[in-house]
Amino acid sequence: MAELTKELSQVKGDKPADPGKDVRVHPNPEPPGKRPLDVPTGTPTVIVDDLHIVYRVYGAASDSEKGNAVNALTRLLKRQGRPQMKEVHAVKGVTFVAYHGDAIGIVGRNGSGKSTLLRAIAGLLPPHEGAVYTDGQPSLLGVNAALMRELTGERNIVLGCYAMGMTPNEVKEKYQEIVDFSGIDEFVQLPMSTYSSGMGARLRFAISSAKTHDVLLIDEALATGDREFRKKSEERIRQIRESAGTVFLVAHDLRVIEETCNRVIWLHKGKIKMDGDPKEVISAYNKG
Ligand SMILES: Nc1ncnc2c1ncn2[C@@H]1O[C@H](COP(=O)(O)OP(=O)(O)OP(=O)(O)O)[C@@H](O)[C@H]1O
Repeated sequence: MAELTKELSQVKGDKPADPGKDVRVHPNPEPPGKRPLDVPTGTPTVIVDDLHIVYRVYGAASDSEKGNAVNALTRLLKRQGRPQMKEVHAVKGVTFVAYHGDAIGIVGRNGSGKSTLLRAIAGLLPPHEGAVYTDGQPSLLGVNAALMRELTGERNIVLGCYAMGMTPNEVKEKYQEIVDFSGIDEFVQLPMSTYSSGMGARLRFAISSAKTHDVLLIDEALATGDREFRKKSEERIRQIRESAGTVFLVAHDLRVIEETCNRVIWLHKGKIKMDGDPKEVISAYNKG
């Protein structure tokens, strides 16, 4: 594992991975050709090693410290500062390895740390402890292609593609495909502020998935589309996997996860409760 982690780029971390640590590895893939899509190719793309993410909320006061005149005066007399910082330990020692060709669904109740984990893999949140190593650039859907409400769909497509590193020729080639995939039709000429939330989400997905990603992180984007769009998105995710990318998908709709993913991680209160076959994990999650 130590050699493996050395080869991959470390996204962020206070301390390097402990080579002696027992890192959970997804079961060894079968030989290629047996189950081409359900089996990853065996090369790790993301290693999450004993990851802890802590949010610091400044000025967060407990009920007894809440801002009223009496409390403010008491603090003044006791020469105390503002109410103290509060820490939210959102991800607590998560460890796993993702491979080329993996589509990993992340399930868990509200507040279990799913979005936080995706943001940490994308390198947007620094680990408090532990580390994330990635092979290639992870792209978090909707952030890397941050769209601007006051600009038309057309301008957003062009800017979003440039933001993902496409050349002007690639943008020209992809433009119509993105419009068609998103299904926003003539709305492409209007500012995004006139779009429904579903239309906005579809356009974001169409832009972000127009490029081949090494690691694509999708947070709930498919939930807003209708049935037809969901089918198209699932097909697009299959293509990304076929081109040996890795997809992470957070969705509350467990059907989407079961139909799209070859592996599911169940997060509970910031920790991995289960990691494995989608049917088994979802069945346990539904019971638990
Ligand atoms: N910016 C933030 N500042 C402070 N605490 C946060 C912040 N974002 C999330 N949290 C807290 O971190 C924990 C995990 O939140 P997170 O959004 O990752 O959960 P989730 O599983 O994605 O939830 P949901 O299913 O509701 O989207 C929660 O306790 C949440 O309140």
